Amino acid sequence: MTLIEKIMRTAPVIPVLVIEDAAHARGIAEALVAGGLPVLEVTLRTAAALDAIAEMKKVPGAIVGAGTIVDVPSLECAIGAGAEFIVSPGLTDNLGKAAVAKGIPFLPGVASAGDIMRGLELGLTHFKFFPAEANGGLPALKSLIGPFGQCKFCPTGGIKQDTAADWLAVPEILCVGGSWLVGKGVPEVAAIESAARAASALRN
Ligand SMILES: O=C(O)C(=O)C[C@H](O)[C@H](O)COP(=O)(O)O
Repeated sequence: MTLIEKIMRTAPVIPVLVIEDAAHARGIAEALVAGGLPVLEVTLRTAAALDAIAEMKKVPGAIVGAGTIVDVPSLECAIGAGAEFIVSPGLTDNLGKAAVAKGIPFLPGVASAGDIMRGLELGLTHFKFFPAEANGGLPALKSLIGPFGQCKFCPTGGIKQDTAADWLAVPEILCVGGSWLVGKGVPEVAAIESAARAASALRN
């Protein structure tokens, strides 16, 4: 099993995190891990993201990756900060080749058959389906799985606790991503842990 597949099979949900203050990172990670969601995607959308990755890595059991990686410089920054896997919203040849050359587990976003074909040409078979709901939802991904049954997916974008189970019922869907677990502002760790517990019970 490849490392990215192992990561995708660790828990049914990968929380997509937008961390505004690195001082919040550790408490959020502890609550998510305690609730049964150890795979964490910290988006590089905020100035605090790289510090947040480093802080979250101190939490025992956490597997911390970087999201919103859109180019090679941000890939290098994320790896430098200790990211253990990389998620991107889309796939370019430049970014794909660089991630493959680094040997880091990589989950690039795809939204079409052409995107998947570009990934396959780079030797990639595991993809984020993004934006999952807006791009046709489950019927669209099921249609893509037809010709690309060798691929595995993590749909992300518009998925919530009450819709995740429908996606997870498809064997080629190893996990889903979503930002619903953590609200904005000062983290309410008890609420985060209970949301994580509900999400981690979706499958396993
Ligand atoms: O930032 C990135 O790299 C993205 O590709 C986008 C995120 O994965 C989605 O925005 C999460 O979707 P929601 O769960 O609907 O909030």
